[in-house]
Amino acid sequence: MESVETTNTATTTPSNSEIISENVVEEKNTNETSTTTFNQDVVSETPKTEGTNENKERSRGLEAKIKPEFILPYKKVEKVEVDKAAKKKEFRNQMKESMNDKLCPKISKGLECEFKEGCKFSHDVEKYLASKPKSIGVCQNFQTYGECKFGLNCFFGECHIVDNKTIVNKELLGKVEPTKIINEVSNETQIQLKTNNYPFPKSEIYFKENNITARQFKGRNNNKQQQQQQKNDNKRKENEKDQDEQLNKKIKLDNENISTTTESTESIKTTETTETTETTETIETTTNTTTTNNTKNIKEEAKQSNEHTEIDIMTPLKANEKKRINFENQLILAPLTTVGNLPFRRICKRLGADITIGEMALTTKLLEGTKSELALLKRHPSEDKFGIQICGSYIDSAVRCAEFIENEIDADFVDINSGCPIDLVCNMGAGAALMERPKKVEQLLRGISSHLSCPTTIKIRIGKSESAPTAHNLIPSLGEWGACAVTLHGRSRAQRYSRLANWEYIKQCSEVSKIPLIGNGDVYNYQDVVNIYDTSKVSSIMIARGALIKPWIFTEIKEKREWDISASERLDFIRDFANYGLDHWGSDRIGVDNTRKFLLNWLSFSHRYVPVGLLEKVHYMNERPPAYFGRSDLETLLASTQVKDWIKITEMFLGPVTSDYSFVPKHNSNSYESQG
Ligand SMILES: Cc1cc2nc3c(=O)[nH]c(=O)nc-3n(C[C@H](O)[C@H](O)[C@H](O)COP(=O)(O)O)c2cc1C
Repeated sequence: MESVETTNTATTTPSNSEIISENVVEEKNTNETSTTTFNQDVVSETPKTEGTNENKERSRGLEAKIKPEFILPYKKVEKVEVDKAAKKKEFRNQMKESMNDKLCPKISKGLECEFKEGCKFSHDVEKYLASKPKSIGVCQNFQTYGECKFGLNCFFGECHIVDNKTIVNKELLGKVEPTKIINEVSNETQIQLKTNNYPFPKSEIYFKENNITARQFKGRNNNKQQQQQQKNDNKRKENEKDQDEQLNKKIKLDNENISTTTESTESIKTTETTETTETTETIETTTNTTTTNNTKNIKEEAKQSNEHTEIDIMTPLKANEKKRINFENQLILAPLTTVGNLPFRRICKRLGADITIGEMALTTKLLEGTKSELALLKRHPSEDKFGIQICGSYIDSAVRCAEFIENEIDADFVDINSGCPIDLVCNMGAGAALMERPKKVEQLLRGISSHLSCPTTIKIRIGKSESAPTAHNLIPSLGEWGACAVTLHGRSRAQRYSRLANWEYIKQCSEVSKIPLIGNGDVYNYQDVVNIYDTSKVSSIMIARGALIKPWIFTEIKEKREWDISASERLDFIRDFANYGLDHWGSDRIGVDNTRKFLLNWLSFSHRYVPVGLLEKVHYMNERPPAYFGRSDLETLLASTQVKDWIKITEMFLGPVTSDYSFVPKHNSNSYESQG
């Protein structure tokens, strides 16, 4: 059971319905606004902090200082119990029903369906169109490209559904090239993974060379699949040959460039990782080589260590073969399960995020070819510096996964999750649990990085407990093991968001790190960032909740200003998200439902934004506002903590929900506690 916050008093957002019906929102100053209530139970919780001056200073202001004229009288918040299991069952039933209701994709495009009566979807066009809700608005795909691939199934199909048929605009057709999403894994490859027929020749060699006992997959071959596999193998070999040639050319070119650059760059490239600020500046981020000496040392160490018996010989990493990425002075959007989806990342990119990272993907699920997991690797073309995050603890899966990524995925770096605190992940020995097993971290880093031509990074926490952080012991070795940057989230595995991230400790760790250290935790203002760079060797900043609450945080930091953004500008971002969502998940029923669900999850964070113009002083992440109203109905609506108001916002762009529609946020952001 999970509790969701609601109030028993009806909100009086007088103009919401008008806003929805007219789809036009004007900002006006009014006092007749809806009531925004905040969870007072949580507000009264007293965060404990690390004892630094800075943290003490911050923790004093637990309540955001809002100008008195905007503050509302206290309202009691009631908690409504939500039965999660019942909700899941309901969802499954809805999915089943929607399958029967859905028009066959082939028929919806006016094509023949080879399954005929045996098709699991409906073929009755008239019946389907009669029961279909009224079109929500203009179809972006049809308007832009002259056709909509969802045909009659499009919920925005008014302009392209004529006489029960979907039409194309021949004048537009073929004129605009549709945006190509990167990292769409082909059906063939998915089948190969699912049937255990995806070949991992490099991993097998690695396992043999390093005495790793890998679990062997039993291929579920049939003849057709074997032939297909053979074809793919040949294709891959050809590609590899091409790539090798290209790589050789690139290395040659790189080497030529190296010889013309400064001495320090040269020495770094031939030795190991980034050592000094001076050199990191020159070379951006270098990758790691394990020198022969190192290999020897590790072999000796490995013999002595009980935990490390699996690795006897290390495959040398090839530094010159690695792509590079600059981790100096970068604003990085954190990996965010569920909410850090592709449409949200597009918004952040537009607003100034330098680097984006996909949602955490489990190595085992990727190798099983799970569609939803593979979808987490997708990258929008606007994501020019993009990393994917993987999570797992088994060396064989990790190495195979790295080989798969190297073959199929276009990423600028691969991040290993060693910070996820949730039990499901830690009980498998992955996520934050890895921090207690440095040898395992070494094994994973070496195994993964030696299979990738892009850099490997790792995201860690300060340790298991706040009182005895251990990250500083691990950090100096990470470069040697194959990491080219480390992100440190300044909280322990056990720590919740009510306590502040320990930036004093992050700063200390940045002093001992030989690779760029990316600081993470509670960053919410440009002032935070100025202070971090002024007082530490932290090389870049990663932002999670700050971006969810106000994605324009990246603009604020870059322009060193507070942006008193208007409610209508904020609504524009929400509209953009809805459009990006429809583009990504589709404009049919499933696409609209998904877009709505993910938008609601984002709104469950973004409502926490307190407009700058309402504040008496700078607002920090851990400060919760008292109940307040905005400078317009829309501003008040955007600050509402009530799910029904968030649903209203989605209805402006995605049409009305059914009367029984309900939503439970994936992450409980209301209580200022969330996954991480
Ligand atoms: C909703 C949510 C989802 C998250 N998902 C991930 C994840 O998939 N991988 C990860 O390494 N961290 C994840 N985190 C942790 C964040 O990346 C980040 O380390 C943490 O929130 C601290 O940063 P912040 O104070 O800026 O929020 C998540 C955090 C939140 C709030």
